Amino acid sequence: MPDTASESAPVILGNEPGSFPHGVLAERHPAIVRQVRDAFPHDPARREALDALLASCADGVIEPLPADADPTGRDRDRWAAWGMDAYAGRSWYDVPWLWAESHFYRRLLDAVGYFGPGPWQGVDPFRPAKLTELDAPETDEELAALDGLDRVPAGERTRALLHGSLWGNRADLGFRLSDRGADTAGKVDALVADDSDTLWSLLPHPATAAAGPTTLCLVADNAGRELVPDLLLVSHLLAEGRVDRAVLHVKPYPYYVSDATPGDVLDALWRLRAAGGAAAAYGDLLWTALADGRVTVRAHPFSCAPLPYADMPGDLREDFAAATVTVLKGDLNYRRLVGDRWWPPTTSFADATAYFPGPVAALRTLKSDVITGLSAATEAALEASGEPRWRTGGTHALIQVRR
Ligand SMILES: O=P(O)(O)OC[C@@]1(O)O[C@H](CO)[C@@H](O)[C@@H]1O
Repeated sequence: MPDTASESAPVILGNEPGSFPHGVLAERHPAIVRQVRDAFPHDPARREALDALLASCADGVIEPLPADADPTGRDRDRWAAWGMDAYAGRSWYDVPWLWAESHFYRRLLDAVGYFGPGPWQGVDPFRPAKLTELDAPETDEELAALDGLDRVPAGERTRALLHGSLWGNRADLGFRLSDRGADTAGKVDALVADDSDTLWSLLPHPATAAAGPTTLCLVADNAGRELVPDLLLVSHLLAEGRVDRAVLHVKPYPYYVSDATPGDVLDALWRLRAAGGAAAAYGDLLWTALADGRVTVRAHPFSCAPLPYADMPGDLREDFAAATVTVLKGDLNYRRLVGDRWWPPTTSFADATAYFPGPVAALRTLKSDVITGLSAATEAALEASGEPRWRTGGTHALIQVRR
């Protein structure tokens, strides 16, 4: 566990009416259940289970995972190790918010029969929404824009692709469920923290590189319009020779509505290759790199754990330790990286991530209250900006790096 600062800041709970976390539990979760119920012709048993989850969201307590929670029982054991016994019987609102949210998605998968056996086994309840987004005209526009990118100087191209991946994090379907204006709300281009120079010093262009082979671990977040620019960035870094190998971490099962799974990686890759033009060239490069082993995809069970990365198991720690740099995408990964706590915003990012086994970077749009690593001047300017939702509205973004 990180020592010093992390122990002192209070863990975020969802029990304060009117707060952002409370709204997620009280409003976003029921909306997600209803969306899933409307999207599939589930049988009566599944519908009953979804209705029970809906009722539980409103006023229920956390129940232990059922005996048939997964065919092997391994996931049940994992949840026991992740705190199930301590939290069963307590209100969703009184346990750590991160834990409650994460467990909600596990219960939802149970309700729809995801872990089977039965006809719904392995059916992603969020797939209709993910595919709609991947097929949206906006995705076409974003991919077509790549055709002009070849003509801009190399440095600008690299920056554009980094920022494409960063701002792609606004494409979060769960977020949009409770914030209908999220797509159109004006983004504030000036980042609240920008350590991108440090990132590039870790991944220098080969022309200036003194060191040996580089491995990038990219811990992905959302599928669709976030994963597509993530893949473009990885492809570009491979093409430029800044990265020799990449490990893409995704979720082993559907999570937080639009989080990317291995199947979503394939959907995004096919989408790129089918787009033609420059997009297809990026896709082809990645395809080859996956086929020859320079890029690998991992779906570690801890990626869906309700815990901070400080509690990661040894094999995941080894993966990150072997990387030249690990880039974590998105808001949830940020919460898990620094700890889902009420940090003073000027808490050092380096201190909060000191436990992480190697250089680490966060690319995140701000969609929850957690924040570290701001200068006092930036914090003061944000507080004075008249925008009360700068922490949660997805309008602001950061690039933070700890070498
Ligand atoms: O990780 P992501 O996709 O950037 O964001 C996940 C998110 O939408 O979910 C949580 C609330 O449910 C918040 O942390 C955040 O707003």
